[in-house]
This record gives sequence, C-alpha cells and structure tokens, in this order.
Amino acid sequence: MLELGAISKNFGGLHVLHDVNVSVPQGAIFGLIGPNGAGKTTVFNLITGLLAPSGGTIQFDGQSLLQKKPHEITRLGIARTFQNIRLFKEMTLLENVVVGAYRHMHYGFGGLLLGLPGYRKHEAQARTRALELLSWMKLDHKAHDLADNLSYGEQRRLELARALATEPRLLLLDEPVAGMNTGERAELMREITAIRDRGYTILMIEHDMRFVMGLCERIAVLNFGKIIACGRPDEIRNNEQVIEAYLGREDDDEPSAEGVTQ
Ligand SMILES: Nc1ncnc2c1ncn2[C@@H]1O[C@H](COP(=O)(O)OP(=O)(O)OP(=O)(O)O)[C@@H](O)[C@H]1O
Repeated sequence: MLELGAISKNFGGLHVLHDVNVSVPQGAIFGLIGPNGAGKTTVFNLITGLLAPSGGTIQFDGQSLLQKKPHEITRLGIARTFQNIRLFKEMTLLENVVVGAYRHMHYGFGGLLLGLPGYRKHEAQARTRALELLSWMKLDHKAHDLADNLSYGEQRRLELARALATEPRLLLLDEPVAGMNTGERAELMREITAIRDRGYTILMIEHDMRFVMGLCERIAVLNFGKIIACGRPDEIRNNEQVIEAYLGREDDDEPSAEGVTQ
C-alpha cells in the first residue's frame, strides 16, 4: 500500500535519512521505531508532504506522492496524528471531529456563510459520522464536552477520531501512547486493533516497546537515518544490531535493551 524506495533527506549538510526502503502492506499494523533523532518524524513529514525528499520515491497504492501538497495527500487517503496533541481545546469533542470531516462536504465554511440549502444536510451527515467515530474511540458519551476537560489519554483518542474523520485508508500515528498510563495504553491497543479490523492500515512511531511488540505485525528500525532491521516483533527483539543501537545510547529517556527484549 505504501512504498518508500531509497529515500534520502538532507537538511543542508545534515544527512538525516539514507536509502530508506519501507513497504507497508495493506491492512497491517506496522511500527517504525528507533532512538531519538533517528529520523522517524522526518519519514512521516515526507509521507504527508510537509517535506520533500532529497532522493527516492514514495508510492501510495501505486501513485507517486512526490510533488503533492499535504491536502492532496490527505485527499488520497492518508491521515496522521502528531507527537504533540493539536486539538481545539475551546471546542467540543464533536466539533473537533466535524472539523476533520469538512473536506468531504461540498459546501464547507463558505456554504455555511451563504446558507446554501445543501449545507444542513451535509453538516448533519458530518455530525453523524463524527459521533460514530467518537463511539469507536469510546468518547461518544462526552461528545458535547469541551476538549479541554479531557484526560490526556482521552485527548489522544480524540485526535485519532479526528484523523479518521478525513476518511483515510492509511493512518500515521506519531507516538500514540506518549504520556498515557498503563490502563490507557491497554485500552488504546484494543482500539487500534479494532480500527485495523475495520479495514484501515496503520503505521506508527512509538517508543513504548511493550506496546509496539504487542501490537505491530511488522517493525522497521531506524538508527542514524538508516533502516537497520525490518521484520516480525520476535525477529526485531533478537536482532543484534537493534539491541546494539539501543544499548549504545546513554540517553536515559531511551528504551533500554531490556525494553527491546520485553
Ligand atoms: N526541519 C529540519 N531542519 C533541520 N534539521 C531537522 C529538521 N527536522 C529534523 N531535523 C533533524 O533531523 C534529525 C532527525 O529528526 P526526527 O525528528 O526525524 O527524529 P525522530 O526519530 O523522530 O526523533 P524523536 O524520537 O526524538 O521524535 C534530527 O537530528 C533533527 O534535528
């Protein structure tokens, strides 16, 4: 479904990605892991068109994403969440998700201003869909609460519902469990599995090894901008280079080798 072919990315003289090849099959839950600064977020920014690669190809369902603008890539069926939560905190949960759905409405905000007759129908459809997505994320009972009142874990789930409102086929999740407690993590694992079972494909960046190993069928490991391993969780767990990459760091925030082998 998504193919990165020999991707490289330089920022001036800084070579952040070298010859990155990743193939995400349709229907997979695929993990992209690696130490801080390895280049994971840069990969997401290249896929979503926020950055252009210095070399290589990016294909989504056989179509090149190069030269495409972020909104065009969203329209093709790719949505993402961010490492730092980006919600409209002064809006309700329902409004947050409806905003994500606007691109599917023919009228948009202009229609609202002009009072076009079709607008109300489309708005009703967007609200119905938004409520359904909130129910997938077990947040429908709070649809009319302000996003600001949510716990951290709930805010992350709301972000996911909002990303789904663009009706993607591929969902990119940037550290979905960051800041969540153990119970919230277990709940999110069930919800992400349920989303995949509804036919979506998921590519996630995540530092929590227990979460990645428990959820992903395939994992690619980036280290200093290179893919050093790609395979099933058990293969990654036992890969010498991966253990070395995590052991070789002195950063306390990093998952330890013990973390990799959990
Ligand atoms: N726009 C930019 N300009 C210059 N350098 C950048 C830019 N974006 C990222 N970098 C650099 O590229 C490298 C990889 O960063 P990136 O954010 O992709 O890593 P990461 O693996 O996502 O790290 P983390 O796990 O900490 O989020 C870092 O050295 C970073 O400083």
